[in-house]
Amino acid sequence: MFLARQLSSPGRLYCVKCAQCFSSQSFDFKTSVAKNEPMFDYAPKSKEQEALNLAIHKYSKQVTEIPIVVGEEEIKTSEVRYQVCPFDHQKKIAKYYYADSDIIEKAIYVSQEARTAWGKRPLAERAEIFARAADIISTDRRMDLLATTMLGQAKNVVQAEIDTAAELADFYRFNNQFAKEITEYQPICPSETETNTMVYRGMEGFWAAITPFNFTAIGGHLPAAPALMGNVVLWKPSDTAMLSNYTVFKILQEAGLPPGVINFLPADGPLFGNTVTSSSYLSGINFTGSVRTFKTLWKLVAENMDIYRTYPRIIGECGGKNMHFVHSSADAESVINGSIRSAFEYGGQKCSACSRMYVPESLWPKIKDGLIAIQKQVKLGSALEQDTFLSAVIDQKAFHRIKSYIDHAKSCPDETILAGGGCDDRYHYTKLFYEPTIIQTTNPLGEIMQEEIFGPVLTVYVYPDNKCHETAHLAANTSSFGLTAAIFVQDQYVYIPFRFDSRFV
Ligand SMILES: NC(=O)c1ccc[n+]([C@@H]2O[C@H](COP(=O)([O-])OP(=O)(O)OC[C@H]3O[C@@H](n4cnc5c(N)ncnc54)[C@H](O)[C@@H]3O)[C@@H](O)[C@H]2O)c1
Ligand SMILES: N[C@@H](CCC=O)C(=O)O
Repeated sequence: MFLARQLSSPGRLYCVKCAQCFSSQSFDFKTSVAKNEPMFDYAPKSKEQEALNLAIHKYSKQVTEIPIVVGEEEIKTSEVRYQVCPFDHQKKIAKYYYADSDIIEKAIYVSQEARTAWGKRPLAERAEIFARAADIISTDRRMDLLATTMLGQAKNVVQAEIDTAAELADFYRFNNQFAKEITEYQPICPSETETNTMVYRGMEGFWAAITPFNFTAIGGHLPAAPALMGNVVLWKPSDTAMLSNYTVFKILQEAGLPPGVINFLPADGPLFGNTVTSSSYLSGINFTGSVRTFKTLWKLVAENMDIYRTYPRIIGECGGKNMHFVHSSADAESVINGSIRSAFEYGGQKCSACSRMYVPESLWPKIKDGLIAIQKQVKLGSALEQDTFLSAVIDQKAFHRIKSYIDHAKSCPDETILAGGGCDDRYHYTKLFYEPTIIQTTNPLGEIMQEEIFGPVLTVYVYPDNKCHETAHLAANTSSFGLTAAIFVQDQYVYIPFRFDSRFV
């Protein structure tokens, strides 16, 4: 048996060759307590950086072939697609195949064949598979996940570590813990001759997991959560996260997930959506992505309501228009650092990225100078370089969407570009970089303050200090996106009323 030091948990030993062995030594569903995965620094010449370099080298030198996986069958079709590296579009990193509607229907059938046996397995046994997957993620496949996410989704090392190692391992471990907690409760028995038991079981049918490009961890999580609870799943990964998502799928297989429980189905989005929502076996959709796609799926389910054997559950995490609301008592330095990180890390391609800011006049000169000074220092470049802060945006569609907002700002009298605004598409779309851009607006209700841009663009509205309450009301009612917000204030007893108008309630 080959023993190696577990990189992520100094001092602990595990067996890197035999995941089962590690798992049976350390995982006990009843007693195990989930802990956050520790993260590495990736300092130059560190052990982890050297391991990562090897993995990046491996995936840069090959075009990984990715089949459709339905049960035990690996399928290739004539609908060939390639995933390219966003900061070097000439570099193909993966070749994959689109499933057609016949293959998707076959996957529904195969999933139903796997359903009963999977659903009958005790929760502790299912959980053990995901615990093992978490251990593989945090140990011997960690660098594969980082490398494929850096190359395929243009995340720098810090962002890739947060996403693929920490968040994904945490999802699997904490899902197990929450599954244990919700199933612990048992109904009371009024007499000794009666036994009341509550059993959670998978739904009759299949779940469709439809996942976004921007988090490998979300790709791995959305099919896994229903599967843990005894369901079978058809997973449609995003085209621009194909390689990292397939790496996650392979890890689930290595961890012992039986064939047919999660089926891996690269496909055209609308074709997949239309096919799964037309199946009478649809029992749920676990979706993360844009509002537009989620609304399309919800409407399709509503239109098909009469065909289903059950009422499909629909879960959707969608877009955001995160705001930073700054009170005059705020610490300017925290505002500057927090806003730069939130707006520009991963090029603002997070649902939680700050994209609008409300700043009181008294603090604006200091905050403005600070934001511009840091904007000048952050490096835009290849995701593989150690000091890169943000890299290319994901694809041409995203590039043009971001460009349309910046072009509008350039011609709109209300909007002034304070920093950035430039882009680099000179090489016929071989790279699509957008500079981190800071815009000041005098129109707090302009489109740029309302719509999700999903790129490195931060717009600031400066308000008179004595209009804090009015501005809070305005901020709460500007956009239909309500995902996240941060309020910067030092006096915790200050009252700032963020009241919603009925328009958005
Ligand atoms: N709230 C959250 O937790 C969260 C997390 C990550 C991303 N997001 C959001 O996701 C979006 C970015 O991700 P994206 O660009 O991949 O989103 P997207 O909506 O374009 O795509 C998401 C997935 O849906 C698929 N799809 C597209 N059209 C479809 C259709 N008609 N039927 C079925 N599937 C279809 C895509 O191929 C992809 O797999 C942003 O809006 C972001 O805010 C939200
Ligand atoms: N975990 C993510 C949320 C995913 C949104 O894209 C974050 O870091 O904010």
